[in-house]
Amino acid sequence: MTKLSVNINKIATLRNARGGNVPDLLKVAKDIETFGAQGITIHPRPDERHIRYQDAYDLKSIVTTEFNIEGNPMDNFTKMVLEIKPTQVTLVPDAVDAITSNAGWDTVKHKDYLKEIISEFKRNGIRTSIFVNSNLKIIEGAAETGTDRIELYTEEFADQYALGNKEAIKPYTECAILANKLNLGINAGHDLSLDNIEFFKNNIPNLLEVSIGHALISEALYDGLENVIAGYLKKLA
Ligand SMILES: CC(=O)[C@@H](O)[C@H](O)COP(=O)(O)O
Ligand SMILES: NCC(=O)COP(=O)(O)O
Repeated sequence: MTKLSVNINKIATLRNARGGNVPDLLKVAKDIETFGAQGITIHPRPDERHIRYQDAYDLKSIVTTEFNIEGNPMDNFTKMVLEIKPTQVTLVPDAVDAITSNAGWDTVKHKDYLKEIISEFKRNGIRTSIFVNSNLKIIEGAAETGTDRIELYTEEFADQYALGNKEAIKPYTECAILANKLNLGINAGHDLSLDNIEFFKNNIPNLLEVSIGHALISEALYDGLENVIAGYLKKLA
């Protein structure tokens, strides 16, 4: 079984549009868990345009499943994660003004930096994952950082799959095989959806967790959160 962690950034985007508390992010997180999702993911960004740092603290006492916080480990992010101690931190090398995540780590170039920050999180009992492109050298580099897991950056797969190019899964499968050999746990995310998730899961040996936000919340506009989450759980079983 692959766990579903729902990224609730878009709920915060909607709430922030009016400056009040509708929709109530904490209630939505609780409901998502009630509907069966096995985790909640947030990706606070430096400008707090969707998830605010305070949301991360408030969610700490609400989330009873896996709590995954994603972001670039700049000083204030690292401080927050060390105070909250979520189940997992996912390190993403985003530029401060990135619209969304658009690249994984260069684990070869940044190996020493990643090693240091990863050991700090692990010393504090937080599982680590690093966001990576599907490249074998990058997976080898990831193993040398000491991270518990990698998160495969799936935008390229999702784009190609939508165009009918199923061959696009190949580099991801090869990376997953190598990651398994190197004892790295495998997560995945970015632009995964009800359309592509089953094919992706079926081609990735030992896929532990997917974090899905943009498509899932968009699909829920038509079918409702409860039905959409049930749909993902069926495909990930
Ligand atoms: C790492 C990743 O792929 C997601 O966390 C994605 O970056 C979501 O962030 P936004 O909701 O800001 O697009
Ligand atoms: N780590 C990926 C994530 O949390 C959600 O990405 P997306 O589904 O919003 O593209």
